[in-house]
Amino acid sequence: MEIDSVRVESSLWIGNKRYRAFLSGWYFSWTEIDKRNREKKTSTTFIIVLNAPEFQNCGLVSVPVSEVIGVKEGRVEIQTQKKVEDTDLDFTLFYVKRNRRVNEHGLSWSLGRTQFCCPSRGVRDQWITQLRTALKTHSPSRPHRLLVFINPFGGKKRGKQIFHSLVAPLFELAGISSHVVVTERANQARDYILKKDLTGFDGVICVGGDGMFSELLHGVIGRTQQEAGVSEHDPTVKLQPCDLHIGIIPAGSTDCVCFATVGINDPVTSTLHIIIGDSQPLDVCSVHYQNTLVRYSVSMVGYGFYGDVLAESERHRWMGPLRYDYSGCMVYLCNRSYPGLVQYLPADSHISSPRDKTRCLSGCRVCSESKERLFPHFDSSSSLYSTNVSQYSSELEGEWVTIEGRFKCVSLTCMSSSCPRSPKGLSPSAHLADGTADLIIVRETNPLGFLTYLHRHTNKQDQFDLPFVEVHRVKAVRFSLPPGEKEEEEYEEEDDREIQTSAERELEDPEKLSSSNIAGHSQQHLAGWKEKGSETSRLKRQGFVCGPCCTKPRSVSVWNCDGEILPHTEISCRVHGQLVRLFARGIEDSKMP
Ligand SMILES: CCCCCCCCCCCCC/C=C/[C@@H](O)[C@H](CO)NC(=O)CCCCCCCCCCCCCCC
Ligand SMILES: Nc1ncnc2c1ncn2[C@@H]1O[C@H](COP(=O)(O)OP(=O)(O)OP(=O)(O)O)[C@@H](O)[C@H]1O
Ligand SMILES: [Ca+2]
Repeated sequence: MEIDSVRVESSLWIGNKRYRAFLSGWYFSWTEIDKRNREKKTSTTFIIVLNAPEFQNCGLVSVPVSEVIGVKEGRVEIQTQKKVEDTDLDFTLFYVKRNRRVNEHGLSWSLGRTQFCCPSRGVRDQWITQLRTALKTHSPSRPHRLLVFINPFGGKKRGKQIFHSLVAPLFELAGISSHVVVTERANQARDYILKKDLTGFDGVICVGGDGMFSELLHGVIGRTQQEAGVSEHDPTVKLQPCDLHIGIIPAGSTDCVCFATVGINDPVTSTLHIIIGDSQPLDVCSVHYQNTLVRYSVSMVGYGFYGDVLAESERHRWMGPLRYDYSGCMVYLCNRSYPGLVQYLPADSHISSPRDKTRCLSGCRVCSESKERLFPHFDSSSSLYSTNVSQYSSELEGEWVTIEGRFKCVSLTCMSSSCPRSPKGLSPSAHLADGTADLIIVRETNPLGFLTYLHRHTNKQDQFDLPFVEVHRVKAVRFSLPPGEKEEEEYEEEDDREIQTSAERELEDPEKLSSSNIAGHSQQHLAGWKEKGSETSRLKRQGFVCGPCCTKPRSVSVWNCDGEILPHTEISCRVHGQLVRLFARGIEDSKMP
């Protein structure tokens, strides 16, 4: 029987109402047909009709097969999955249910459930078989086995509870098996992905915040390049796109990557996207220091204000997610600005612009058209990226533009970087997968001007429509200090022990040193930090620093790379279009019913 060319149809009961249900191609639908005969369960037949006419009844419910989570025999409860009543006539359908939109941004999903009663056991068994077959045929990219990393200390420390109470029961219902690793140290998830046998896994999942996501990102990209024999250090090389999908169950402080790719931070919504095998490509920015890879970023690489906020917030980790707001206020009050030289390679302005007032939504045209431009040799029949092409990227051709001055902040973001603090994000019209990033330059201004800029992240006003702000869509960026402020002359604050933590953590673990490029840099830099301490004290005594919260010399800030402080100031960044893929589909259009 060809499921694509046939239609499966029968009468079914939901409660005491009779419905006609039909499975036709991509949809399973049911519609009430016999309102007068509600109380009378007449015997019905199970028929398969070729090209049967559409029912005209109102009240049609249609579930795309791709959004069916599972079909179970009997009457089954949602959470406990307990069979309440196991009759020979019943089956329960679980599917994605879109909840009523509470704001214009995200749309939360929950598990929908309908219990059907069939006229006979034979009909029930045929429905279950047909629905399960349709599921296999129409949803071939669903994961079967997942590797899950839980950070027990992320965000409000609820990672384990969120996984076991909300995620695991849904995976079980959908027939997904998972291997769970509760992390015991930072970078454990990254190292696991880099080194262990991943055969049989269809994806890696993190239960945590942006820091945990970043570990998976580094693991997946690093592993893919190792296997493809590509050097991650060379900023001009074309990196190999990663096949292993990444899923995020939000349980951190900011969860910006989840918010910007799903539209809401909700563990159940994210779990359902994972189960149905949604796939969202994502641009990744590689950050280099003197031709060596420092880190990857998908969200924000920020100097000045955002770097200072992160450095300050590390001293107040005990405050939990609130530390960013507290540190934000403190750093704002310091009113610092920094000199620098920013160079960028503009993206093609005919394709899109950061000020075109569009939004990258699910099925975004700009992102899908970018795929052909980014991968002209992609073979869609085999889903393979041809290896028979130049190792070097033609994306880096073009004229560089230079901007010099004093800046409140310089931010580069591959995506909107929307988060609950700023629902439209750092760059509301940025695209998730167009191969470009937005460079936002906020020049030195008065405190009120900067507050206006920050405040516009939280309302509908255009944060780029200010005389001291400029935004450019770019493919690559370089940052350097003015002569006299060069990297060697950088002075870090003596209280920057917290900033060193990730570097030091790595140095304490010799196993990681061999596996981590980041650690290699950290070792060099840490030596530098130690020498610089006494010089910093001198600067403080001379009054180069401005107060209790701000013990850093004013001339140099730090880079915040997706929530991690970078150990270098003079960096170069390059965007790699659609390098990784997430179990997500972008933000669903708010105009959808
Ligand atoms: C008047 C209200 C102003 C509200 C301004 C809100 C601006 C919010 C912009 C959010 C940008 C998020 C970018 C995403 C970065 C993530 O990859 C990264 C990893 O999780 N998060 C952080 O680095 C964590 C960075 C967190 C930065 C939070 C900044 C909070 C600033 C608060 C300033 C208050 C000034 C009040 C003056 C009286
Ligand atoms: N068991 C562990 N012990 C200590 N640190 C860990 C552990 N597991 C993961 N980490 C590290 O904790 C950092 C923060 O974790 P996560 O992102 O999950 O939470 P968070 O509260 O949102 O933090 P952030 O706001 O820094 O992103 C990550 O960078 C990760 O490397
Ligand atoms: Ca982008």
